[in-house]
Amino acid sequence: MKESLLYVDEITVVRDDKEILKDVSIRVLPGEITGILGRNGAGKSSLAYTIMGLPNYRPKKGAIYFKGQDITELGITERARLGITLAWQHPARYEGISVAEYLRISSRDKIGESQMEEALALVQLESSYLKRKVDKTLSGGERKRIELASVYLMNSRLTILDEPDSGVDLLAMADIINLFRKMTENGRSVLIITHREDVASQCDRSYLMCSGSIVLEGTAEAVRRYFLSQCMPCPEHAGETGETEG
Ligand SMILES: Nc1ncnc2c1ncn2[C@@H]1O[C@H](COP(=O)(O)OP(=O)(O)OP(=O)(O)O)[C@@H](O)[C@H]1O
Repeated sequence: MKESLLYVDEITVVRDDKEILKDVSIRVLPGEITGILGRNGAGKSSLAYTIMGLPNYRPKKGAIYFKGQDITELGITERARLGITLAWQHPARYEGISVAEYLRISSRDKIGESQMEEALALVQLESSYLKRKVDKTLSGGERKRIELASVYLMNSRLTILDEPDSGVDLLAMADIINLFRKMTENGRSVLIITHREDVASQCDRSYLMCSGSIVLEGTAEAVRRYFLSQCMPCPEHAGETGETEG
């Protein structure tokens, strides 16, 4: 087996006396798209925050390794410097600047207009959007696509995307998966957090989460089949989510 880019080793995270992650272990391999699939409240976002190093998500037990280095005690900024990005954490200070400027700031490397245009094309937006402002005149879907283009330009070793399909239509999902494939070129990796089994099925490998634990690890297809046949809302969350049996 290839050496892991990210190795989460039996972590337990407690918040307000509740174990929101219990002995969770996952591996993300270089050049792969890994999926974390689970219903509402399964602990998916908490896992993303823990990997990113948010202050209230320090593991009580276990360790996190990135490129072989123990990063359990490192803060968000240090982890970001090492090459971990959690998408959709864009600060409001970007509001009002041009799309071109936003993309330029997002990129780790010095980029020109042609790279920005390429990134916009990957999310099916014309280059004329470079002149637009990042503000309320953009539709929710356009904004999401521009955010995806910026995530692409960040060129991170590991990009974590929490529910990447929210706010974009189904047709665009195929484009987004193409974008993720491009993001895994040159050994970079993507970790997708999702409650949709059709999104997880596009990954190279998936994990199924339930009530803060990993209940299954395997090929995306095996996890998808198990999810469809076995998973129903956990009784403790069924009332909150309004979901029906899957
Ligand atoms: N500070 C907290 N105190 C108590 N419980 C918490 C806290 N933060 C999260 N939780 C609980 O931990 C569980 C996991 O939450 P999390 O947001 O990680 O789930 P999720 O799988 O991302 O769900 P969703 O798909 O709905 O976003 C939920 O039951 C949530 O209510």
